[in-house]
Amino acid sequence: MPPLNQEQFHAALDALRNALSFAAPADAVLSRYFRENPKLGSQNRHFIAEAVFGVMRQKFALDRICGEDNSPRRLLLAWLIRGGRNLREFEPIVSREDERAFLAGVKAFKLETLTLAERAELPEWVGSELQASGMSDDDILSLGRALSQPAPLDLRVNTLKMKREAVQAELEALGYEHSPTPYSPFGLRLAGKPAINRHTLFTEGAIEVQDEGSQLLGLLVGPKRGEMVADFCAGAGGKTLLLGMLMASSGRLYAFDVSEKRLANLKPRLARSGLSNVQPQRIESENDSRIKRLAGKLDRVLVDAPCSGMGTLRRNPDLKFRQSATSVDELNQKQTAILASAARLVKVGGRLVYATCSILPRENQGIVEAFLAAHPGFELIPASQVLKEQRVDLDTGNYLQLHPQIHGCDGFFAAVMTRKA
Ligand SMILES: C[S@@+](CC[C@H](N)C(=O)[O-])C[C@H]1O[C@@H](n2cnc3c(N)ncnc32)[C@H](O)[C@@H]1O
Repeated sequence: MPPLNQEQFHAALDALRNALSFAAPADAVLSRYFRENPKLGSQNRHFIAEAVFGVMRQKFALDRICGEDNSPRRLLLAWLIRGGRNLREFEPIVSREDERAFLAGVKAFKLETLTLAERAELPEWVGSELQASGMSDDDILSLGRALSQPAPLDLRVNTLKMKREAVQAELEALGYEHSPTPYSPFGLRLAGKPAINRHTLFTEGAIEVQDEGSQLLGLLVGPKRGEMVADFCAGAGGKTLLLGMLMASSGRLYAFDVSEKRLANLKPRLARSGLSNVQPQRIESENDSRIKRLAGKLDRVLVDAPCSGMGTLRRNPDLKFRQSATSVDELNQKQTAILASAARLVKVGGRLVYATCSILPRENQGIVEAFLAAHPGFELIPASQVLKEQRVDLDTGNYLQLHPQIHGCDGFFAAVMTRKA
């Protein structure tokens, strides 16, 4: 570990203060901080990013460890000393006796005194919901701890432009450490965080950044050439691009979303991808008249629903502090309404897939079970069966349920349904 210095510490503290106001997501706060401080060297930037994300990831435990004074400075000091530094290393930044005593106290703190949720680095309400769903304390701990680790960088190869092996050869030549993803046939996992978006592989559309869980979702939707498909909550189009690729740029793929801004972010990605079968359309709501016109006509509909994002804490640790049991109540209402509306598009014999990047049962099977009870024309197809048909060796039962401590990707959920009448 490089020695601590004042300049670095104070810069990290500045950025951390901004991030802890939760006015914007932590990665946006950092990008702005780096833009406003262009003279920071790469080592300093690295330290600042590690510190901001590190404190966010461990903030529940750090808050308890710090006690009454959990100011950004104290949190940062506590994070540094819990990270394995010794007291002497703090001489350049700590001169007051009370802070030295604080550091010694933090070092000696016994983690066993924390609650289960604090040890798992999850909000209490998340811990309680997981416990109520029957998850064991050990499983909650290992899930929470895995969600508190930094995520690797997963890429999806756009096989319409290049084969996975050819991309691997280029990455090899660049000296990037990588391996094929364990389950997705078009995924690659990179160690570290190389600036891959500056490389021609990215700018020319041969790769996209996409977590492996999302890649598997495309296989669950399983669109075929020439089909009529809708990505109902397309956002910036991560899944749309994948579905378009699986359709070999044929048929018609509607990319709906209520957010103009998100759909605008799809445009450059679409241009890079080379796809010509995608129709982005902003809708007013899930009941937009354009939706009604397509009722009963589509082969496949994906609902990648707005959710708490609790499965993506490795990348967005600040979501722990932005979401609450009440915000999930509101999301539940949206999820129910969107799924019911999107279902109307599916033709008899067609497929409906509901997905979230959440680990909370009430955003996942809770929504699907209620939908199936209210819509007897639909039935569940076991996700394990669909994955087997797609030659993916992964069986998580009726639903696709991915957890970082088991599968190495973000927390993720998907259910596949078919319309029989
Ligand atoms: C989980 S994100 C989708 C991410 C996207 N599928 C991707 O792969 O990048 C959920 C999206 O649902 C959109 N959304 C929210 N309410 C909606 C509604 N009523 N109808 C359609 N989309 C909606 C949000 O704007 C957001 O882009």
